[in-house]
Amino acid sequence: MSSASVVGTRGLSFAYRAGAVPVIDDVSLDLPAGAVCSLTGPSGSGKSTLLYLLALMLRPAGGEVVWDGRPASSLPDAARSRLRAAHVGFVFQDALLDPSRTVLANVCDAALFAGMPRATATARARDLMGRFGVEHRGDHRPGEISGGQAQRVAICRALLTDPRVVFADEPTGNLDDTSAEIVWQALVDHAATGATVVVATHDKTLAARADHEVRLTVEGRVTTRTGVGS
Ligand SMILES: Nc1ncnc2c1ncn2[C@@H]1O[C@H](COP(=O)(O)OP(=O)(O)OP(=O)(O)O)[C@@H](O)[C@H]1O
Repeated sequence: MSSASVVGTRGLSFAYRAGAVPVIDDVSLDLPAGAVCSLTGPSGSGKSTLLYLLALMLRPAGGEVVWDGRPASSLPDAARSRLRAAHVGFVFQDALLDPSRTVLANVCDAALFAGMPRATATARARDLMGRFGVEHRGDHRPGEISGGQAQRVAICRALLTDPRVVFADEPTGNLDDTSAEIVWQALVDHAATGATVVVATHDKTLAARADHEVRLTVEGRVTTRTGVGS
């Protein structure tokens, strides 16, 4: 993958129902690699939807998501799944852990599916879980940990494969200030390795610290800002 721009959109449009007002309307943007981009906008403006489209989990109604300058959203399902497994870490808004699996299994499962050897996945998972203060919860089920711990487990899962692109939907929403700072710094550090990191957030202070900002309007359009982050 090139380091200039990994993921972008060209005239992207999406509606949840055919004929409905589009949630995303003719959006073209490039997400730079090696930087953190915040995705902001009012509630319901389509931040989660845009993340799902960029991560190839939804198919656009019009336009295209491009990966490394090549069409990605119009690829067959199997090819899109392969791209996702190989290159994407996704932190869902409500963590979305599998309640039937242990915390450690939740962190490792996607990496194992992507072909990482179990010993490597387990060692990396334990390392990350230590960094995020949830190492003692590995044998627990998601129902036995707090919302903030679940969010940190979801971050561990997203970073386990060292993905080229990380999409994080309100990753600090459930966290106290100290944990939020640890998560933010981890995302900044991950971007510094050359990855593309996109963080949907309502937190204006956090958004202002990002290198770039994509702001969605309720009409499903975007404005962008490039600044100096921290
Ligand atoms: N599965 C769905 N089916 C139909 N409409 C949906 C679905 N998911 C979201 N929407 C609608 O799409 C619009 C965008 O929702 P989305 O969750 O992307 O916004 P958001 O900016 O992430 O919101 P928030 O900040 O509240 O999380 C909203 O009007 C929402 O009601």
